[in-house]
Amino acid sequence: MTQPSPHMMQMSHQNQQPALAGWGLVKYYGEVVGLAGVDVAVRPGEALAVMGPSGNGKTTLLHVLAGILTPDQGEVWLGGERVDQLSDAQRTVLRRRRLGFVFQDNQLLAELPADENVALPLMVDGVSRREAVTRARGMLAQVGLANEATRRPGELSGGQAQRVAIARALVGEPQAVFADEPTGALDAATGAQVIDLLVGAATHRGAAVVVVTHDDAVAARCHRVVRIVDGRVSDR
Ligand SMILES: Nc1ncnc2c1ncn2[C@@H]1O[C@H](COP(=O)(O)OP(=O)(O)OP(=O)(O)O)[C@@H](O)[C@H]1O
Repeated sequence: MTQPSPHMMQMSHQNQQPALAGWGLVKYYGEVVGLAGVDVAVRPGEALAVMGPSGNGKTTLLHVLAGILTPDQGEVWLGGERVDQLSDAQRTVLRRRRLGFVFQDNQLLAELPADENVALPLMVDGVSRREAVTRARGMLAQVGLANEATRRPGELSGGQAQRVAIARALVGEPQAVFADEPTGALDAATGAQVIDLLVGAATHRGAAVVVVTHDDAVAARCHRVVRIVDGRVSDR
């Protein structure tokens, strides 16, 4: 059987409750407005691109949805659970167990081979080293890096390193995956491959994906785009 396309996955999930939602999100940094009242919902298997001018709240929105920052007003829901009122310690565990992250500069540990980088979040969570590495290698094979599993980040191309980061983000079977400019350090062709891999692999598993990007080509590879201007959702 052929794999369903991300679009088909999105259609088949259309009637479900959001995998991830933020309602009435407001965030201040002192007197500076980060978010001025944002409603956003992402379905299981849906990839949402967040665009908009620099300094207008995209990263703030991603960090609030991902439990890195708490909103001053509003609610964040992951599946059927409200998560913005959890303690710092509970949100740390939630991020590790139920969310995945991909950053512009992959943030791999230079001294560890790819498979151990991917296995690390599982081991931190109590999975045995043996099982964690086995699962990590399986995940690396799924992102096309079966033969690079024992290489260190410095021995990988930028696109390969970002695929390791994607494997690390997905290995724990997260409900939502957050990516901040995941292709910002890559050339256009490599970036397109990386974003397709991220969106395809995550949504195939039913995860919600949120991608902050300045790049129209990246946004076009997601299912839906939301623009944030002055801390609000804009149709401009
Ligand atoms: N830690 C912080 N302390 C103070 N102000 C902040 C902080 N983080 C963000 N801001 C401010 O909040 C506003 C929104 O910033 P945010 O990083 O969310 O924008 P962005 O749209 O992601 O920008 P970019 O595209 O440049 O990354 C900006 O005015 C920014 O200066």
